[in-house]
Amino acid sequence: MYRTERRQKYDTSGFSGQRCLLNSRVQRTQFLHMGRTAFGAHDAAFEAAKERLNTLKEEPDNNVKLQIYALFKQATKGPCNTPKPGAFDFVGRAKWQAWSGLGDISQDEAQKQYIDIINGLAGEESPAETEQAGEEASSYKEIKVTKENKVCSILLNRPAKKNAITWLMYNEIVQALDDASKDDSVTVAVITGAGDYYCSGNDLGNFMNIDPKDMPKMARDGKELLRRFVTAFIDFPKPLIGAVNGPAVGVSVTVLGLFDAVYATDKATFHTPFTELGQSAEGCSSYVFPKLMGNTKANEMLLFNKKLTAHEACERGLVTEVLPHDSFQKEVQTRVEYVAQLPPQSVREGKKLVRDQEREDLHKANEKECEVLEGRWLSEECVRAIMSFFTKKARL
Ligand SMILES: CCCCCC/C=C/C(=O)SCCNC(=O)CCNC(=O)[C@H](O)C(C)(C)COP(=O)(O)OP(=O)(O)OC[C@H]1O[C@@H](n2cnc3c(N)ncnc32)[C@H](O)[C@@H]1OP(=O)(O)O
Repeated sequence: MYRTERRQKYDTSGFSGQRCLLNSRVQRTQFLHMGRTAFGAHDAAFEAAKERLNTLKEEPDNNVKLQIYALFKQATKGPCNTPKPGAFDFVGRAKWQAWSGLGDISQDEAQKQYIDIINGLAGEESPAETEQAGEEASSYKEIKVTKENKVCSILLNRPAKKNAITWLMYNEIVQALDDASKDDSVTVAVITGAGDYYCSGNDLGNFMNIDPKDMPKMARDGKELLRRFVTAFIDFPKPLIGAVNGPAVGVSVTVLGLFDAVYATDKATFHTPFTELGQSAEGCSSYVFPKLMGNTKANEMLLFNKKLTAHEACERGLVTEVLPHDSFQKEVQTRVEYVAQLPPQSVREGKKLVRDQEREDLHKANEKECEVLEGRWLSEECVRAIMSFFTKKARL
């Protein structure tokens, strides 16, 4: 049912759509050389990431190459300071657009995103960064978990895929939250995304290449996995903070209603395109969102697919505070460090008082949502919507 040829990754015919291909040998050499000549970049992790760039087993796709190029320029030169290339200089124009698209994010922030993307592509952490990260580097594949100064940081780490959540990543997040809840050295957990996205929600590839006769089993397994995933957020006993560093989609938005604080950069957006995908609400949002923002505002998101800006999400109570993009990491760090040093038992008992008021209702909502979704995933509407996502990609 979901059989569809994954589109040809990138054609090499040259400029296509908004994607520009660094497809000549010269351009590729320039691209790789660029990684070696940062000007004044001092951060060891940045240096390590530059070195890693040249050891990647698989060349990144063009979108990611442009992102790496832009972040490198921003990290070493600051905001784009060159004139826009001429209309026929396709490659120069695409690179200029990628760089100028970063606006005025700080060199530090650009360095951090550069490191995250490259280490995400390399699939492991640079030794320098592991050291810097503190006591424990993650032993996970699609998230990065570090614990330092009582803070457990969970980084969604598939930047090349906008941190879309695979079956494996669902399980890893459940595992990381369970581990953080039992670790007495941890008093607060934070979830954020690598690269320019917070998370693009469920990986639509989860439903691909499944034999029609196995679909009912896929739907049953997906229902059970989703139920466990959302339960982990409902029952997490310590403060859980979301650091929404960029656009958030689908289930990564709905579970935010189960967090204790959500900080968003002013570049973040919040989108739950469920009915466009032939699907339905999850993450307890069918219960939490009407309580947070009223029925009509909740329906605007969950039924009518309205994408919210960070400020709109804050006005509706889904986001605690919107912070400037270029100081986002620092600002969130200050807030998290304050929470981390509070008397942990007092904080946990305070959280339990609030959560116990509606814990039962949340579990009921979760069960109901998972049941409905099991049926949705087998529906023609859902199949068609997911197929068209990948078919559209194939056309680009
Ligand atoms: C246990 C099961 C539980 C299921 C729970 C129910 C959950 C429901 C949801 O979460 S519904 C929401 C699902 N998410 C989406 O519909 C988003 C789909 N993605 C997009 O619309 C776009 O990718 C984008 C707007 C997020 C970003 O667009 P753009 O900036 O143009 O980047 P690209 O599209 O080129 O993305 C780069 C790269 O990543 C791949 N990708 C991005 N998001 C997803 C995704 N959700 N699933 C699979 N793949 C994704 C995209 O295909 C590109 O890959 P490529 O380079 O083409 O190989």
